Order: sequence, then structure tokens, then C-alpha cells
Amino acid sequence: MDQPGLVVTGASGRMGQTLIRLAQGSDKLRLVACVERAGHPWIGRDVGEAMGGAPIGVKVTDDALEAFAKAQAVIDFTAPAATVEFAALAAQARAVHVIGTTGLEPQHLARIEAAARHATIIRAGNMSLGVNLLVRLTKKVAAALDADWDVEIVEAHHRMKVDAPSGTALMLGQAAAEGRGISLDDARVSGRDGITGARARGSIGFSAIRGGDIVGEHDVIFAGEGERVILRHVATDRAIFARGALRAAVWGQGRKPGQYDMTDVLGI
Ligand SMILES: NC(=O)C1=CN([C@@H]2O[C@H](COP(=O)(O)OP(=O)(O)OC[C@H]3O[C@@H](n4cnc5c(N)ncnc54)[C@H](O)[C@@H]3O)[C@@H](O)[C@H]2O)C=CC1
Ligand SMILES: O=C(O)C1=N[C@H](C(=O)O)C[C@H](O)C1
Repeated sequence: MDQPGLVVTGASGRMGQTLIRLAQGSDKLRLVACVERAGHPWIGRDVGEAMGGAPIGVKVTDDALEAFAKAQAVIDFTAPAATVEFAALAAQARAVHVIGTTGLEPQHLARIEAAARHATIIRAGNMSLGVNLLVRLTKKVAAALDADWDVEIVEAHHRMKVDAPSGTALMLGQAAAEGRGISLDDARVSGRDGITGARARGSIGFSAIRGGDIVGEHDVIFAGEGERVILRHVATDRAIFARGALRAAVWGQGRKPGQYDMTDVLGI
């Protein structure tokens, strides 16, 4: 049987280009089309040439539905408004939709949930094995330590990142809240500034650093009296996210409709 056809959206982006490079070397998926936003200079060009290399026989288009109709999987690291449109179109085309986009608000999540009634969607704020393991560890440590241990999540990313806290930081915060048996919405405190008053017991703090070309760094700090436990993940190469997304696209083939995440894919 042929390998499942793959579409990469946001082709010219940091993640789009990383995915295209890795997909070309894949023996499990076949890149069939690339999508960019209408008016982008890459539209109509061969994606290999647009990326500065040799032609690979795959064009960049702004017609997502036509592209998705040729594919069994769509990998999407774009922006929230684009991702909710792609979720509906991937469902229409019966393609597995792998979503890496972060910064999704409740209204976006509701539209993704609606699409998942008819489609297989795999979504995670971080697709790397290391971070998904860190999520598991965070939940365990949070469950073992009581609220005398303050939880603070510190994340650092490149200067071009548009959302904060990062999707990963929110996954880690959610894991800490679950470990403690509390709601993250109630416990969340972001970006302190000015006369903030003393820290509320049991709160979960988020701080974001933006600068240079930092790929992605996350610390979960459990600060107690006289000691600290710090769980850390450092990403040095975007390939870790792309490898996870490609694995998810293969894993999703033949799965029943619904929303899945990387812990399902990785079996951890
Ligand atoms: N879940 C994960 O493991 C990871 C998630 N991300 C997330 O992925 C997203 C993209 O990140 P980057 O690649 O760094 O951003 P980027 O800004 O380099 O790329 C985004 C691309 O999407 C394209 N795009 C925007 N609207 C579009 C539309 N309507 N149709 C087609 N293309 C459209 C843009 O033109 C751009 O090329 C962000 O939300 C980021 O946080 C990034 C890395 C890992
Ligand atoms: O925008 C990025 O670059 C990244 N985004 C994801 C996030 O918001 O956590 C994952 C990774 O940290 C890189």
C-alpha cells in the first residue's frame, strides 16, 4: 500500500520548513502538498526551490481544501485563526489533523472539539518526547509535595514567539494542578509586576522570557522551605517537535474520530 499522503501547512514558517525537511526523508509518509496563506510569495512555487534547494515536485498552494483532499494527514503549526479553519477542512477531507499551534483560546478549542466529532485530531502544545515525559513527572511531583511547596513555571523562547505563556508551560501548569487536585484556572498567576502582595498559597505562577533564537526552555520549580526541586527541559533543535508530529500523523491513521494528544501517541 502507498504511504499516507501528507500536507504541511504554514510551509514557510520555522516549524513548516523543519517538517518539510524531515518529511522528505520519511519512509512512512509522502509529502503531497504544502499550504501557505493567500498572498504569500511562495504560492505556486515548488517548495524545495522556495526553501533554497532543488525542486522536489511539491507545490505551495493557498487552496487548503484542494490540498487536503489529496492527503491522509495534515500537520499544522500555524496560528489559531488558521488552525480552526483547517480543522473543519481536514474533517471534510477525512484527513488526520495534527495540531501543534499554540495560543488557542476557548473559542478556538470549541471549534476544534466540534471538528473532532467527525475527524481524528491529535493536538499538543509540545510534540517532543522529553516534554511529554516532563509533564508526567510534574504531575507526580506535584502530587507528592503539598502546597507548602510553591509551583513556578518559567519558560524562555525566541524573540518572534507571539503567545505567552507557551503551550508547553500551560501543559506543565495543568499537570501540576491535576497532581494537586485543583483547577488551573483558579490557581494561575501570570506576569507579576508592581506591588503584587505576597504570593497566594497554592497558586501556580508563570513567567515568560523572550529573546534571540532560544528554541524553547521550560523549568518547573517547586520552591519549599530551605530547598527547591527543579524539573527542566531544554530544546536545542525544532526537529524534536517535527519528529513527534510526523509520528502522530502515522499513529492517527485508521483511528476513530476524537481528540488525542501526544501521551496517546507515545503510550506514556
Ligand atoms: N506543539 C509544538 O510542539 C510546537 C508548537 N509550535 C507552535 O507552532 C506555531 C507556529 O510556530 P512557528 O513555526 O515558529 O511560527 P512561524 O510564524 O514561523 O510560522 C507560522 C506559519 O504559518 C503561516 N500561516 C499563518 N496563517 C496561515 C493561513 N491562514 N494559511 C496558511 N499558512 C498560514 C505563516 O505564514 C507562517 O509561515 C506557533 O503557535 C508555535 O507556538 C512551535 C513549535 C513546537
Ligand atoms: O513557538 C515556539 O517556538 C514553541 N512553541 C511551543 C509552545 O508554545 O510551547 C513549543 C515549543 O516550546 C516551541
